[in-house]
Amino acid sequence: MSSPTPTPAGFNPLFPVFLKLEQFRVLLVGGGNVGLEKLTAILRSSPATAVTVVATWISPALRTLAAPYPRIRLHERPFQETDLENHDFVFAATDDPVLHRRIKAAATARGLLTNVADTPAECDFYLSSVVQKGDLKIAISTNGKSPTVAKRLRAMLEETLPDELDTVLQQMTVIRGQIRGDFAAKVKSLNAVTAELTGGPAYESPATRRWRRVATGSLLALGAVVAVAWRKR
Ligand SMILES: C[C@@]1(CC(=O)O)c2cc3[nH]c(cc4nc(cc5[nH]c(cc(n2)[C@H]1CCC(=O)O)[C@@](C)(CC(=O)O)[C@@H]5CCC(=O)O)C(CC(=O)O)=C4CCC(=O)O)c(CCC(=O)O)c3CC(=O)O
Ligand SMILES: NC(=O)C1=CN([C@@H]2O[C@H](COP(=O)(O)OP(=O)(O)OC[C@H]3O[C@@H](n4cnc5c(N)ncnc54)[C@H](O)[C@@H]3O)[C@@H](O)[C@H]2O)C=CC1
Repeated sequence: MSSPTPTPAGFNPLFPVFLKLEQFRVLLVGGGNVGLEKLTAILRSSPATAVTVVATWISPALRTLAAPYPRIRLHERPFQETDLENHDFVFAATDDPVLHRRIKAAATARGLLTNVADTPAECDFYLSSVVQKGDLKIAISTNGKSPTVAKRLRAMLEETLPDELDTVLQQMTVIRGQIRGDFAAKVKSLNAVTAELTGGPAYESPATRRWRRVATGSLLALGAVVAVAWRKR
């Protein structure tokens, strides 16, 4: 018998990857608010993805979002298990938890990966908060602990990371193609060229200072005040 893998508390075991989603076929079940959020997230990162949307009702907002994308197909009707055929990923985003369990079971049986809105335990993968600056993309996961903190971190990084980072990436691609020598020599040169980017060992940005201050006290204090006020309502 194999012993369980030790995972200390506060450890996030999710494996981060950057998928070429447009090479897969995505099924989205549900065309309301949550369906719209999922489709928005998919298109923001991977606009060429083929997505089939199946829902008994498809909101005008989702129709408007989908309109410019030729690879999105909309079907206004109830979900049926055969919808899973010829798809690789499925997002269950309806208001029916019983249907979600059915979708998850049928999808797993067929080898599809599933994201079930509002039910982390039923998800094979989670969405992340995504920072984009040209070719640079940073995905943030809190292991489902606080999507709101992920959202705040995204905003912080979007604000503090300079737009010039993309120029740096483009220039590094050129430099990378020009440097000669063996692998170790190349790594050494590229590390030397980029050393200044980290700001040096003692550098702490104003944003880091702000997060440190909040994390060491005021967040818990504020949370307690909010919780008490909420209970009194
Ligand atoms: C597990 C996960 C599975 C998944 O959805 O893939 C999940 C689950 C749940 N979300 C819930 C609520 C909210 N989700 C958001 C926002 C986002 N949620 C996203 C991802 C994830 N959400 C995955 C984990 C990500 C991680 O590891 O952190 C983001 C990052 C990506 C995206 O959705 O595109 C996107 C921010 C994008 C951005 O702006 O950067 C907000 C904030 C807001 O909308 O303003 C709220 C309300 C406030 C709050 O609760 O924090 C609830 C409770 C629902 C209820 O109460 O009924 C559950 C279920 C539960 O926790 O049980
Ligand atoms: N709207 C939000 O921001 C949030 C929603 N939730 C929860 O998430 C769930 C979904 O919420 P919304 O998207 O707002 O609901 P919604 O009512 O806007 O959309 C539900 C969608 O599911 C579809 N649907 C229902 N049964 C179906 C079936 N048999 N086959 C195919 N499609 C079917 C409907 O046609 C509709 O498109 C709900 O359980 C809600 O409580 C939780 C937190 C926030």
